[in-house]
Amino acid sequence: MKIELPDQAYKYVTENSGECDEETAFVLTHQNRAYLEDAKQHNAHSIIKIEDIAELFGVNKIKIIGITGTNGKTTTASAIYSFLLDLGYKAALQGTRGLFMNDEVCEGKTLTTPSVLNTYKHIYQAVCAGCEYFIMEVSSHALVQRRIEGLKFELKILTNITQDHLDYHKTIEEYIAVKNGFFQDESKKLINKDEPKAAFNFKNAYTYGIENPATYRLMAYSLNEGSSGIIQHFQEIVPFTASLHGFFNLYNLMAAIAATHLITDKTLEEIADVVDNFAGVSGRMEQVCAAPNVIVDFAHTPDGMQQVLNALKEKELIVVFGAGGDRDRLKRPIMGRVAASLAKKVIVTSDNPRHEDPEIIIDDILEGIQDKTNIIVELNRKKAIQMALDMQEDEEVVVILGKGDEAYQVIYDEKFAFDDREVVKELLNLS
Ligand SMILES: CC(=O)N[C@H]1[C@@H](OP(=O)(O)OP(=O)(O)OC[C@H]2O[C@@H](n3ccc(=O)[nH]c3=O)[C@H](O)[C@@H]2O)O[C@H](CO)[C@@H](O)[C@@H]1O[C@H](C)C(=O)N[C@@H](C)C(=O)N[C@H](CCC(=O)O)C(=O)O
Ligand SMILES: Nc1ncnc2c1ncn2[C@@H]1O[C@H](COP(=O)(O)OP(=O)(O)OP(=O)(O)O)[C@@H](O)[C@H]1O
Ligand SMILES: N[C@H](CCC[C@H](N)C(=O)O)C(=O)O
Ligand SMILES: [Mg+2]
Repeated sequence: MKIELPDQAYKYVTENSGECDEETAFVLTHQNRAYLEDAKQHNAHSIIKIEDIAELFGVNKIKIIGITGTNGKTTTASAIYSFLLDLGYKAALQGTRGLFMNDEVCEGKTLTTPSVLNTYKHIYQAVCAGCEYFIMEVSSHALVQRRIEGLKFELKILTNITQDHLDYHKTIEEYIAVKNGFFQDESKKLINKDEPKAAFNFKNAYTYGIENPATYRLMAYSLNEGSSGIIQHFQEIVPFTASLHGFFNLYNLMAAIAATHLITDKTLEEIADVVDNFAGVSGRMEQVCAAPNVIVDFAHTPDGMQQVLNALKEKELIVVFGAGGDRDRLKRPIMGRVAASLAKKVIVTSDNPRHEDPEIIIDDILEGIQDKTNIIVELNRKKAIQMALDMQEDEEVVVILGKGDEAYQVIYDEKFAFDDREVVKELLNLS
């Protein structure tokens, strides 16, 4: 992707050597350094380092907030974005669900953290749109591949560190080190004090938590009809309410409230006043239908599933889920065990098999389930959802996990239209 930069000796910049020519400079990054010679072969106008053009993208004119962690990044980032807009600021949000600016969708889904030049382009767009804040999710892949090189963060946030992406990071120790690597400098940081695997530079460090003493501590909470809590920050003690469900979302809300307090001059009371306006994130604990009760959620890791199913444990659950192909294989049996231990009935199905045999993926999941009495296997995801709805009895809840607001099913390299929520509405003849 070429980007036109005005008033420079070159006309365009690119991070792809194949696009270089006499008027296009090659932006040398950690990721493309192996293609330097190829850029010269393509008569690149010049070779420039990403940090040498950072100010041309206005990266120093906007406060960049980076959020990493296994789960909760999109929810926490979206909450901060919502609070800032409601408090009268202009803000941009980049992450799994795409690029958003001042309440408008600017780009659809790409990567949770795009390539470095794509992020710089988005930051430039945000600066041009008058945004004071650029909130971005930082994935573990992005940390390893340094897709954030040259960026200075106003605030770095850690949600949690559990298991995911071991297909890429190989060991949990490596994955933990990658996540903690983001917090070793002296940048202002906000850390989940209840995350035992967190290890960070104490300089400019702030914490949030429920079980442990923290800079921002949840003194009390209730999970009836949404969630409510009382947050303490030194002498300040402030109540808030929210429409999000689940104990885990209290962490996301605490992180978002604390972050907003750290990056603005607003009081906790002013921030608490806008918390209830945040309606949550599409595809995260989204109730598609109340009667029969059908919930769609994006949980696709053992901890995510544990948190969501625990949040619904007062009900009898019929859980429909699978696991992504070309992703962490080791999490699959653990996901199976979590579902079997917390659900009354489980239907294991396909979820973006990509280049893997969906039956192999399901076998990996079943390996974690000892008692298979209440387990059904149905490869076809639509049929699996149909079966769940057909067997659902009055007080039971159908919980469909893993895809959230994804509107596709990835088979090999093809994306076929498939949205759990639309399938439920079609099968229930809802509008
Ligand atoms: C496994 C993985 O992360 N792959 C990412 C990686 O691809 P790669 O290492 O093959 O990169 P590459 O194609 O060799 O290109 C590397 C660099 O060399 C340059 N290049 C390449 C070829 C060439 O001839 N000349 C040249 O200059 C490219 O422009 C690029 O800058 O670097 C690419 C450029 O940044 C990414 O687009 C690509 O993401 C792929 C598409 C992907 O699916 N990644 C997923 C796994 C991912 O990143 N997911 C995370 C987390 C998801 C989550 O849990 O939320 C995400 O951030 O979305
Ligand atoms: N704080 C949390 N702790 C554990 N699980 C969570 C938390 N927040 C959300 N979840 C679960 O994880 C799922 C994904 O949440 P979210 O999209 O906010 O995470 P994410 O970190 O952005 O994920 P991804 O890395 O896939 O983009 C949710 O649907 C929910 O099931
Ligand atoms: N953004 C995450 C979520 C994947 C969700 C699941 N539906 C799958 O495709 O594995 C990833 O790329 O690992
Ligand atoms: Mg995300």
